[in-house]
Amino acid sequence: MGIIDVNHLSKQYFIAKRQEGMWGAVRSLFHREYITKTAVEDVSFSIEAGEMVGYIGPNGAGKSTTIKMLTGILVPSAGDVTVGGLVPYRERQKNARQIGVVFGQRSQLWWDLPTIESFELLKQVYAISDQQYRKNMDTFTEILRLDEFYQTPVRQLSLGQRMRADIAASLLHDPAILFLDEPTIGLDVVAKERMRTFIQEMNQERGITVILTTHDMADIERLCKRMILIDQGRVMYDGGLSKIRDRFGKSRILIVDLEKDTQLQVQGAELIRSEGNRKWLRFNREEITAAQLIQQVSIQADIQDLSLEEPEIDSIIRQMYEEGLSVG
Ligand SMILES: Nc1ncnc2c1ncn2[C@@H]1O[C@H](COP(=O)(O)OP(=O)(O)OP(=O)(O)O)[C@@H](O)[C@H]1O
Repeated sequence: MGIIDVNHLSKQYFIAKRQEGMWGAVRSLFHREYITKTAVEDVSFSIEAGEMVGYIGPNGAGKSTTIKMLTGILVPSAGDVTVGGLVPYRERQKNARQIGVVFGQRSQLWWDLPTIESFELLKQVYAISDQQYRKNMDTFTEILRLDEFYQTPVRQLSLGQRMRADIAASLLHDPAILFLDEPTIGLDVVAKERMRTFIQEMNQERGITVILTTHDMADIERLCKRMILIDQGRVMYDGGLSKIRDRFGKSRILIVDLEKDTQLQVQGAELIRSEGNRKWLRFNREEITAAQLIQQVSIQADIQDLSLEEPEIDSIIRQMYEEGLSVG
């Protein structure tokens, strides 16, 4: 048993069908027709305490619906879910004590209050002891520099500041599990990196189990050993990043700096970019080795420098979606 166990979980939404015209509207007062939309279908996974897992998929894949069932907001249509031994929708309050949730798109803080007052309110809501509150506030303030905007109303915070405040707020009551939904969305490079470092520290030092939903593959590459990929409500892949890279990331890019600009004629590779003496050659490592390619180039020109690039995980995933491939 993991800290989170999901077994054959499904969720259907029933959407009221609109009837045409006035008579249709009247008729639907008495007789409503519904369309069924399956958002999550037969999803199973288990997450161990202390893991950090990326839960990813394209828009509408069913990520938020899954997270809402894990947090107890939604009741599953079928299947089982337990979080820290609790059934979330049955014990929503108790579950709330053991989880923290951050939605990148909207704040959970009180919009009009100075930021510090939101923290004080949360202290009351969760009945956090003075000692625990002080300890956490000191730590979070030091790492996230919350004191820069203690007195600023949440509505006036920059996005980066708001995210720092939100993640600190979600951890105030020392939850064992943290759900992060797009925690770096819209942040600049520096703020993204700062957020990632903080998440990593909380996972490593406090052993918090983290489930991270993101469209930013750099978040996953930087933070998660494991990812669960879903599409159209179903799990397409559950495992390490390296396995996906091995299976789908067959292309490599050889970058060569030639002594002088030369028109290369290479077999088994495609020239995808050329900037003066520097050339980018894409090849399939199952068809030709880097050594064979370098040999071909070196016959035609003097190589001054070279490097090999691995494909980025997001280009691999895009390819998986485009080709509709499923990994066992
Ligand atoms: N309240 C709802 N009523 C009806 N259908 C819904 C509702 N919420 C979501 N859906 C539908 O269920 C499917 C899954 O949606 P969900 O929000 O879980 O996807 P997601 O993976 O979180 O997408 P995104 O990355 O865009 O946030 C979508 O087709 C969506 O339109």
